[in-house]
Amino acid sequence: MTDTRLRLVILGGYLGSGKTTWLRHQLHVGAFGLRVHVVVNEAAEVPVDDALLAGADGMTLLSGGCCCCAGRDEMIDALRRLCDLRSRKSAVEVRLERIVLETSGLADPGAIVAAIQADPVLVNHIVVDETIVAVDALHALAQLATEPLGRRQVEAADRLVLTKTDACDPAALACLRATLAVLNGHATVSAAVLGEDVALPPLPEDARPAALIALAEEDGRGPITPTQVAIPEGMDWSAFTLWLSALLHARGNDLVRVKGVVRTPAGRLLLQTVRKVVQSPEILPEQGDMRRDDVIVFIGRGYRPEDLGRSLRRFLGLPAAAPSAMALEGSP
Ligand SMILES: Nc1nc2c(ncn2[C@@H]2O[C@H](COP(=O)(O)OP(=O)(O)OP(=O)(O)O)[C@@H](O)[C@H]2O)c(=O)[nH]1
Repeated sequence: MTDTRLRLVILGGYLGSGKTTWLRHQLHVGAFGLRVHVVVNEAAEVPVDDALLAGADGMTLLSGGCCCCAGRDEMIDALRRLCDLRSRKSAVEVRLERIVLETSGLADPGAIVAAIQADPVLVNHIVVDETIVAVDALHALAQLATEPLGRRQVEAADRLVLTKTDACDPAALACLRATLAVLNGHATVSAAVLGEDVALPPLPEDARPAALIALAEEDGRGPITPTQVAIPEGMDWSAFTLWLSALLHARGNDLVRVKGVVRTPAGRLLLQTVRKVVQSPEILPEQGDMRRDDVIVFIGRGYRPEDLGRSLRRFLGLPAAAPSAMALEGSP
């Protein structure tokens, strides 16, 4: 008998690894079919990814908690609702065929699969088709060396999509591929540039994996958490850019990810960085939920959340008014 359960694809990968960019393109070219619903989970309460993911049949946003831990119940509820909607449709109606769940960059996809399989309702209605993990060719070797989560994400994958290969040195790419083969020899490996599939060259025979030492789950550095900073009204943009560059220069290794949609004289600007790499500006259309504009989310560790907003205001010569930065509740 054919399995009529709803298919679920889990798309994971470390903070800023290129999940949304990849998914955006794959939806555009119809890689997941037409009747696909996207569920986006972001660690921060001020999400950005939903503004980018047009092209799906529908979208559910789960923000403010990672769905492998703090946001697990919310994810289960959302998936149950989608199953319920689907089962109420008759066989002749257009029924949802697939869900793609883009996890937050702090999620362990393995824990999500386990949660779905342990749910007495979902297990009868959903089958996990594939776990795809985006691997940032520029930063993955450094992440795998120090972050247990990065390793768990790779280990959980059925398919590894190497992103940013356009910006990566060939020798480092070969070393990364050899390292991934050690961590997860079962996953298929492909590459994509800005979401579009590209061919990988044959792996050089002399490619050697990086030596990965065993990592303790708790190494005293504390958890990676999101902090939101409200942009002061009428802010001087050149001063802000200067402040951000200085911050990334000094703390780019602690500050894993920065993103937000900000209003500038040129329009709504998508601002994002991954470690010290700043994306060239992208102007977003004047549509969608714009209530979250002008709040930037900083995701990292090793600083006090309140210091970010304070430092920005001081740099801009503004009084240290009401607290403009706070640690987000429910963050993993
Ligand atoms: N050069 C280059 N940059 C890329 C590529 N894919 C993604 N990026 C950039 O990497 C940054 C992060 O990409 P996203 O797609 O937002 O990453 P993400 O994994 O969804 O991020 P989080 O949801 O915050 O974890 C953006 O600035 C992208 O433009 C690529 O193939 N090449």
